[in-house]
Amino acid sequence: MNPSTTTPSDTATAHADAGAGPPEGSSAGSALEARDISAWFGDNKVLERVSLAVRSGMVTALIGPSGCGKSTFLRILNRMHELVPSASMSGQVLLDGVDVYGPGQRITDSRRRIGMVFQKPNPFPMMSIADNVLAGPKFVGMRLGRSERDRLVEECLTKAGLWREVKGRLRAPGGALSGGQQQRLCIARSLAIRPDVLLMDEPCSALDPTSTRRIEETIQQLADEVTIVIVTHNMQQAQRVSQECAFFLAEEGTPGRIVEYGPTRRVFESPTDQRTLDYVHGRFG
Ligand SMILES: Nc1ncnc2c1ncn2[C@@H]1O[C@H](COP(=O)(O)OP(=O)(O)OP(=O)(O)O)[C@@H](O)[C@H]1O
Repeated sequence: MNPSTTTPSDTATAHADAGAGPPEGSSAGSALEARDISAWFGDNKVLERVSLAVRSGMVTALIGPSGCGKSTFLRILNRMHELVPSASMSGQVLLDGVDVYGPGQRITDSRRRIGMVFQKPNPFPMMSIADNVLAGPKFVGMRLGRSERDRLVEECLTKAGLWREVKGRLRAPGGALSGGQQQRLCIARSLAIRPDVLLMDEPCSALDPTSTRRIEETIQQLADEVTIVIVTHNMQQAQRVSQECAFFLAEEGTPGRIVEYGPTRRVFESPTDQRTLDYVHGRFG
């Protein structure tokens, strides 16, 4: 669907501009498609038939005011929503065409293919830097020899932009790093399971501007090989790191929906919906 035809009520499917095409050189990662996702906490419906086709090898930003369901949507993509006792959902999440909620699909398989980085850096503080990186593979049952482990630690820390800063102290505890370094360690930990998709929920909101910039560089470098979906409240960040952008909104007690989706530049510079225009210009939210 061309976003110019996307109306506020037309939330059934949101695809980016068909004619826009992926940026040159972006072909890696996996395609992720959410279809008709609705979500509840108890009786409270917080998402209403949200559909979103995330293109592979790109960064997609989810923006919108607080409470409109961005984090819930993100957590549905890798089956974390179901861990909340009162939570329920309907719809499909297709990873390379296969519904991660389909019969026979295991939650561990989804976690292995779809990694997550949280708002607050959460390394294991007493565990060494190297063991933090290896914690993900260990958790999902990957068996690695000593040299494979060493290679994986270096590879993931390099990709996360942290290797040069920590290569001389891999046995130091993860908790001894700065906040920005801890977040890059968490990114390295997520990469160690070799995910196809990396979900990031406001990964810079607890960081200073320098660390934020460093993480943004890391995101841009990673986009060549992993599909990234990032929730951010920072409009400049959305424009700096993403190629595509979805604007979520929950109006007057109604569940969250996608108002508009498309190439980030178009969403920010010439949105089709007045509410998108108002939001990206800081007039509400
Ligand atoms: N564990 C929970 N139990 C009950 N309600 C919840 C829970 N988590 C979120 N909600 C509710 O679901 C709605 C969507 O919340 P969500 O965190 O997904 O929004 P958000 O857009 O990510 O917000 P923010 O930008 O502030 O992080 C909100 O009304 C919130 O109160």
